[in-house]
Amino acid sequence: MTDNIISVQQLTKSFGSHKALDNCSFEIKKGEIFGFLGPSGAGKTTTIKLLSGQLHSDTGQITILNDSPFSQEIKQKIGIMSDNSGLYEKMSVYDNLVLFADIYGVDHSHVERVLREVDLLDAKKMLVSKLSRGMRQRVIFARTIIHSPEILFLDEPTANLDPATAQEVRDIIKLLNQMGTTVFLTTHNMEEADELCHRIAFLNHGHVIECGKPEDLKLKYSKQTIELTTQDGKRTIPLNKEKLISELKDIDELLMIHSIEPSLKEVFLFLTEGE
Ligand SMILES: Nc1ncnc2c1ncn2[C@@H]1O[C@H](COP(=O)(O)OP(=O)(O)OP(=O)(O)O)[C@@H](O)[C@H]1O
Repeated sequence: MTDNIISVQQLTKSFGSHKALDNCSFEIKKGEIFGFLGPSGAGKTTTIKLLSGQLHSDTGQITILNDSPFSQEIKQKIGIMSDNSGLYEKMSVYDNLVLFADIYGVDHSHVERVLREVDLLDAKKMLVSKLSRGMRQRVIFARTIIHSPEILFLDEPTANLDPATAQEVRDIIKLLNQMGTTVFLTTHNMEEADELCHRIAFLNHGHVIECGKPEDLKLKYSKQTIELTTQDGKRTIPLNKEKLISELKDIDELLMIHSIEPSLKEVFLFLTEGE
């Protein structure tokens, strides 16, 4: 018995002669926020389309909620948020969501529930065309979760948002995850991935080049150095007990000491260097 909610084995997908995904494998556990990171064109959106049954792979295997991505039941169990289109501008927030509730065949009482979850209850009568960018993004979220999906696919949900709105979106993602939703998140923003994700996979040229918890990856690729700040300035030494003790003997007044760990961005750049 496995607690994997998604399992992807040796997935390959080509468009003409271009291999968008090349022997791509990874697994996602129930309750995780799983970050799928990589440069433009790495194959992130293609992966979401394959996992959500919008596209067929050439080879490889996908199991999602113990089922195939193409099963009819799966459509009710997943939510996909890919861009900000698809809202009816001349309808109210509430009526937009009623429409999507009807599409999924869920009771209209769910509209109030999702509006509360994304903190839009007070704006339910507003026309979508009058909403701020942040509010609009929250309506899109509400639409994506109207049928209480078990898995959410979020394709760059904070792209092109101002920092405050992006933080609002991240807070909603955290809330939904705390309520039990598994999240598959693509982003170019490594700091966002570090803040949100339990595990991340780095995708490059269509395959996963590294996967793990952000803190484990940073530790794994750390240069194992520490920085000492004294009144004379900073000095960097190897992370080694004997070296530290001998260095400290030399120092009159120590102001600060900390280990230097790379950011996720630095880990990614290191891994893709020369490729
Ligand atoms: N329908 C398609 N027809 C032809 N080529 C495609 C198609 N969809 C994707 N591709 C190509 O496959 C590669 C992967 O695209 P994909 O959109 O999955 O990348 P991505 O990692 O999501 O990029 P971005 O971060 O820019 O959204 C790209 O080279 C893209 O041009």
